[in-house]
Amino acid sequence: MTFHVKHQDAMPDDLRRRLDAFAAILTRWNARINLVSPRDLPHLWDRHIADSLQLADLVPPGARLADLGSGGGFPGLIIAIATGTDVTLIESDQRKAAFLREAARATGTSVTVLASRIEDADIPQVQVVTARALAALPQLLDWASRFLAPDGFCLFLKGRNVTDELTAAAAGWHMTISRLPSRTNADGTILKLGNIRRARHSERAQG
Ligand SMILES: C[S@@+](CC[C@H](N)C(=O)[O-])C[C@H]1O[C@@H](n2cnc3c(N)ncnc32)[C@H](O)[C@@H]1O
Repeated sequence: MTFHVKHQDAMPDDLRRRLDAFAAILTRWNARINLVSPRDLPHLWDRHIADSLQLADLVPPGARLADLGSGGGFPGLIIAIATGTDVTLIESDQRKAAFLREAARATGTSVTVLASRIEDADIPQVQVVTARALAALPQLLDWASRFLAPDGFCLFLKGRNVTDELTAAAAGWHMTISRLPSRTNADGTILKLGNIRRARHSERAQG
């Protein structure tokens, strides 16, 4: 089988081999479970792998990271493959969690896979929380704030609704916001959010 995977020029051979192994196993499993849209398979590199890889440079060395709703491994498993970061992948779908374990094994990557709902997950604090294509920003912040260390930050890959989502989130949260343009998606933004605190009135509303 041929994978339509376009490689970045300066990618080390070992990383390229491991990402090829990831693409191969995802393509095999995708015949049985919906990890990515079948229409996306020919564009696996651009739409999913490279989109995830652009976060790798933003993760500080030695950080612990939790990826929420990892699905087929985007972005958390790709970051772990590229950086060796200590990553916990939280995914409630048991079959997708099985895929994540198998893909980690096949690519020689050490990760923790938690086959659990985010709401039920109990993990040590992390410095970075990532998520992509999971939920609107207020919900993501609610989930991420349970896991984040005080000096931690979130990296969320967002689409064209990012401004509306930031407006909605501002009603319940204080945070520092960096909006970085996606290198892989013309409509995409990488949101880097730090100093995340619930707004006081929102604490009262929560009881
Ligand atoms: C649309 S997919 C996105 C997957 C991946 N992040 C990506 O970008 O391709 C959302 C994933 O989040 C998982 N998910 C949704 N709600 C969840 C929850 N409350 N706890 C854990 N996983 C959840 C779903 O099973 C699904 O695999």
